[in-house]
Amino acid sequence: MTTNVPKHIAIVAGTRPEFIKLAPVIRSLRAKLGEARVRVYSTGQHRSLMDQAIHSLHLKVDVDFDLMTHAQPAAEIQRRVISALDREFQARKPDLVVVQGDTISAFGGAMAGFLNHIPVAHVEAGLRSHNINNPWPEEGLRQMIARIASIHLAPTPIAKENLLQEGIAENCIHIVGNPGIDSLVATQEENSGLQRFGDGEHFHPGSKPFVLVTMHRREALQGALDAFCENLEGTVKNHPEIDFVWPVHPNPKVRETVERHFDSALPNLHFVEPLPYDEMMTLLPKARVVISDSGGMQEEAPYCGVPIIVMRDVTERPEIIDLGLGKLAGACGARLSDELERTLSADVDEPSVNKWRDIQGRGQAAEVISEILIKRLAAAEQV
Ligand SMILES: CC(=O)N[C@H]1[C@@H](OP(=O)(O)OP(=O)(O)OC[C@H]2O[C@@H](n3ccc(=O)[nH]c3=O)[C@H](O)[C@@H]2O)O[C@H](CO)[C@@H](O)[C@@H]1O
Repeated sequence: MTTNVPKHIAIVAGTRPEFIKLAPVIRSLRAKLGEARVRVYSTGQHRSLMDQAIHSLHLKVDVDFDLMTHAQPAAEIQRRVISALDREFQARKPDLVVVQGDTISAFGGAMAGFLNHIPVAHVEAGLRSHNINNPWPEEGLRQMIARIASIHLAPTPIAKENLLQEGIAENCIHIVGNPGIDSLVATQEENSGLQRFGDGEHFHPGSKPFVLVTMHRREALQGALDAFCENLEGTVKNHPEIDFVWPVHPNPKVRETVERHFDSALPNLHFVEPLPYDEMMTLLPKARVVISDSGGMQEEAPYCGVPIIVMRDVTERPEIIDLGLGKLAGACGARLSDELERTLSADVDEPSVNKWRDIQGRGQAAEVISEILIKRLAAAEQV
């Protein structure tokens, strides 16, 4: 049956990395379908960082549920995300719901779609650490989204293989690359002239090489972040010839731990506020090494030819380890010092960087994804 209501897509996100990775998909869909047929919902799960990314990416959000509360328990925010989207989907009846990654917002969008009999497309499907508690809650949320999604947009062949192992039908899986890299490429083209980074206390890269640090994972807040700070302090003191710049995540527990450890200043360790995404993408390629527990940084740093020391015990991006572009140093940073020495003394292998660029889709992922979604919408139009 064909109706007169135009078929439309609902896109749900709520955190900085989701908007970074969905922005090029939203742009491509809006260019092809028109604004009215692509409705972007923000849950507001992580207010300040999300707003910063939306601003850097010049993105228009249609509905902002603004659900963030102070010290929100995961179960409570999950309940509120599902309820808000459920009401919206019942009223508007989108024909396809798109979510990205592994956040509470992504799972909430997928669940609300599923409960309203709306097909769900999952961007970044199939990333697995194979450890349900690490990253927590993300690994569990990704696996649960895979169970209820019907279009699985896997970034890499390994991600596809993970989905096949879990019994997802092959004809529902598409290898599409990483749209986060589309954002990186576009943002770097737009902002090549930036020279200083951060609000207030800013960092201005000088003649010294510098190491870029980010840390924020929830599971690290159980004690690993304390140990990491200890290990980082020793490493920073051993390398006066290198600057270390750390944009500190706004999570109060992260800030409290960092402030407690670094109560007296080290001349070559610079703390700055979280960097706007455009500044981050301009600073990143100038870094000598990245030290981070972030998922996105594991994709972006190697793409820019910058080696990364991953402050985790496991990663869902094994390709960067296999290619020699990343090293796992443990969440506590037990191997940080050794890995940094090794990384500083080696040249980055250009063929490996090029392989990673190919795997990530070289900035073309959003076009591939939007074509798949539009075909699915057209099929719904025939019903
Ligand atoms: C390990 C893991 O499970 N990570 C998941 C997590 O994100 P992830 O761990 O990537 O989340 P982060 O908060 O680290 O965000 C990373 C993004 O923020 C940018 N940045 C970082 C610091 C800063 O000061 N300024 C700035 O712009 C980075 O360049 C990157 O693009 O949710 C994402 C969204 O579903 C998923 O894709 C990731 O798989």
